[in-house]
Amino acid sequence: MTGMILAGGRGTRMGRVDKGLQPFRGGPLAAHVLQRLAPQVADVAINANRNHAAYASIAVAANSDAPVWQDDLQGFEGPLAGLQTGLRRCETDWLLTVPCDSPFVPDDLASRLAEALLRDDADLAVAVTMDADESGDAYRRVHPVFALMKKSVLPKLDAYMESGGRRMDGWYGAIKVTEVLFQDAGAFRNINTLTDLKDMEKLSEPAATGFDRKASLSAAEAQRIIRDAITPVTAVEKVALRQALERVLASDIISPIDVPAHDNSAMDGYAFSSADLLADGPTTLRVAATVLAGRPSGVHIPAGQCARIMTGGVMPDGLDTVLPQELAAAISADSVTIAPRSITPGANRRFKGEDLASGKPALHEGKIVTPADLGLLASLGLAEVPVRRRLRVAFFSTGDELRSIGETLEPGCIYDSNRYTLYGMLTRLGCDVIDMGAVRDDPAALEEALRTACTSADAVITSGGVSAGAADYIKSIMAELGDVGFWNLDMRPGRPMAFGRIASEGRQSWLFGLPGNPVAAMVAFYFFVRPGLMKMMGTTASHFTVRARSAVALRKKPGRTEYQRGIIYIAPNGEREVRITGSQGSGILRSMSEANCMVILPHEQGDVAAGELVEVVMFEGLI
Ligand SMILES: Nc1nc2c(c(=O)[nH]1)N[C@H]1C(S)=C(S)[C@@H](COP(=O)(O)OP(=O)(O)OC[C@H]3O[C@@H](n4cnc5c(N)ncnc54)[C@H](O)[C@@H]3O)O[C@H]1N2
Ligand code: MOO
Ligand SMILES: [Mg+2]
Repeated sequence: MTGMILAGGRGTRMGRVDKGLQPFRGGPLAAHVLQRLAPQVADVAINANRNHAAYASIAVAANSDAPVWQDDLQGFEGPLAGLQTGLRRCETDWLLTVPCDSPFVPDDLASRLAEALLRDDADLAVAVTMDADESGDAYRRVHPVFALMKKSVLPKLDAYMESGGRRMDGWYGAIKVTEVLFQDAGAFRNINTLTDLKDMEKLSEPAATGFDRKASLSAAEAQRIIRDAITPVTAVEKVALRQALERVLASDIISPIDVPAHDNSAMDGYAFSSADLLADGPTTLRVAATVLAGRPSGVHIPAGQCARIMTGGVMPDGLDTVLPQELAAAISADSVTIAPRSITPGANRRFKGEDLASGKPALHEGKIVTPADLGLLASLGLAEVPVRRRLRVAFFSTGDELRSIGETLEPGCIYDSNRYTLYGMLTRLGCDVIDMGAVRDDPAALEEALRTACTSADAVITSGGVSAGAADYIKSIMAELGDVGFWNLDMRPGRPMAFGRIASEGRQSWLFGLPGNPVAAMVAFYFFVRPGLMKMMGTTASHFTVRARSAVALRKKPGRTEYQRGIIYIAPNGEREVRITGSQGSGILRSMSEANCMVILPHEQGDVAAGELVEVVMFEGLI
């Protein structure tokens, strides 16, 4: 068979660059495809409509004599035009196509498609994978650019194209097609945009991602890798206003109206024109009308007169100032007297649209909806709000020593607490949780749990089994299911951690492997998992940090970030002070429960003297 790389596209979604020539991990994209394709076929060809010299040199660099074929049809008519050209020129009975933007072409693509073509006596064999749609449901995804076909289908293709058809699979009705299911959907990933390209660059190469095995990383580096790797879920749902509380806005909310809708009074009192105030004596104005809130104000107030007005009442035209009634020098049945300099011109007038102007964003995408936001949205009269869908997060604990509540505690065993802290932390974050229980230290059970979690959740969180001494099979199972790095972080507590992507049955999921020690698991959650999940939710993690004096001296080694449990309070001198909650052992959950904050001692920091200022993250807002 001949393998042909489809590189003749216009690269519209990449800003019209020549996709196949884009640099990716040290070489052009098409070179990666060539490298994977060449060993699988007898001949290779490249279908390109520009930069022929560059494509020819890719072939030369790969020691290949692949020719570069230009579409017979002029004008970038799409991949089908490339296919037509390939079928006309190839000298073998079979032609296999692969796109130039899928650098992870499976090694067994040709052999598996060929096997199916023969077995089913088909004209064309096409790759399919199981993918997840926006709502996470699995569907069968056909990849028509990864297809093996007989040269004899050319007349059928010509006929379809002559009738104006240009869809890659639009002519499948005219031939016998067989589908071949590939397990690894990731291998068919294609790169459509320059952002995709950057993401792929980071994600799939352990060295470039830092999902590096046994890598020693600073806390800041690990946070950056997680932040850069994760992208927000795209699915959006409209929910009733009250249901939007704590959810993430999926788009800017543009105000459909002015709030307030009219200039109005901020006080109960008298509205008048400041031009009527006398400079050097009291001003007496006749009350020409009364304006109550909630009524349109059509009244005209003649010069030298005023309106009795209530808070929220619409300002009559031409009036610019409101005197609160308690500031009047004198009030009679039909007039008010204003003492000189008792009011500033323009005072107590609220302007139309001063709260929210029609056509302007009232709230921005990515904001987590607060009670104030609910009120604000209500003031706009909005009954529904677009929010990102909730994340589904599955978690389980690992360890033979773990028992669940209700089970007897045999000697050497402990009750599983991590699933409860995780439940609490994830629920507070607004995730839908899937508690998968405690899993034994058994390879088959672990693999099963990871696969199940992966197919049902956006993210999987495990605890235990990631340390140096841990049974290595946990790591190898995680690594087998995807692209996972095992980190040794320069921090305390929470030194060992795993992060990466796993895939099963065409579904992908982010994996966070937390250390088993209960405090380490919580700290790793707050400072690594939470920012990652929040990015996935479509928002940005923040926490409330203050500076406080350390009540006591703290021992601290430079070269690692320490998160110490603390209690912050106001000292008798009125200043904020923080003390550490005794032993900082990472198994002592009690001290986490007593704490109301964490003292963060940064990477470079050495010992802290009593009275020195330290950075404190408040639990309020974080947990
Ligand atoms: N030789 C070394 N030993 C250890 C190192 C090291 O660098 N060299 N690191 C220590 C640190 S730090 C941590 S943290 C732990 C992390 O270990 P694992 O993630 O492999 O976790 P396990 O060994 O399974 O468990 C550690 C500890 O936590 C208890 N645990 C585990 N799961 C739960 C749970 N769901 N609820 C309550 N308690 C749990 C478990 O019984 C262990 O006592 O490794 C250190 N060792
Ligand atoms: O992760 Mo370990 O302390 O650093 O408990
Ligand atoms: Mg264990």
